[in-house]
Amino acid sequence: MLCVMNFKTKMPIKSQLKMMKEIEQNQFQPRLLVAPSILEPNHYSNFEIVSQDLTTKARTVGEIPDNALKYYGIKYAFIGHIERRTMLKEDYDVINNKLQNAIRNGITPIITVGLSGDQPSKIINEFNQIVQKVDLNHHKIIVAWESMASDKAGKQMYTNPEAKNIFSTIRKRLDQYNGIQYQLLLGGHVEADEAKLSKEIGIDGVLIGDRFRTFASLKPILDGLSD
Ligand SMILES: O=C[C@H](O)COP(=O)(O)O
Repeated sequence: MLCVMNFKTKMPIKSQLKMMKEIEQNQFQPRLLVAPSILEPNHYSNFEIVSQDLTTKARTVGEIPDNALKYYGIKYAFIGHIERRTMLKEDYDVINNKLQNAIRNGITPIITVGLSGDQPSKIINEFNQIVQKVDLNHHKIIVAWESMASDKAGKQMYTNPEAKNIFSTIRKRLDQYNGIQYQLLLGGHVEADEAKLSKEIGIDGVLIGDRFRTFASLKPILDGLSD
């Protein structure tokens, strides 16, 4: 099972570094990926670093370059994270260009969907607008469905069968690519129960934000993903 933890800009960098050091001193079963808000060399022993973003193919300013990811040994990047779409108005064409950049540099994209609501058809439409004509055959990708309603309410706002149905629709869409390797994550105010739910519905794990700032608070999530 997989847990992706995404620190956000309101979490002080000192706390992020402290949390990463603390994680390294502990043992746990699921694979853990951590996205700090500034790039960090991918040199930790029991988790991997994720970039919160990646620039487009163009020459830009203030964005994270693909060569920086290579320099730091980082193999994963969020592409068009939901909060970049809502707060920074990043549009589908920009996200698609970033996705092309990830694919051509061998970076595994982490795509988040759910902004358009919880209806499977709307989620697939969102995914299609992000991916457009990018060839995902024989590539690796992580797709997280984030329940925006749960995020807002601070509790699970979907039924277990609804979540299962959403992921089975996403799976069907991804299965259209040949040789694709994908992992599916549940996001949107995930707590330990939702971590267990991700196992029950046969997906790969969870995406969580910066609500867990000590290893002790993260542990129930990791335990929920363990055998
Ligand atoms: O990137 C993380 C997701 O936006 C989930 O954040 P959250 O656990 O605070 O809902």
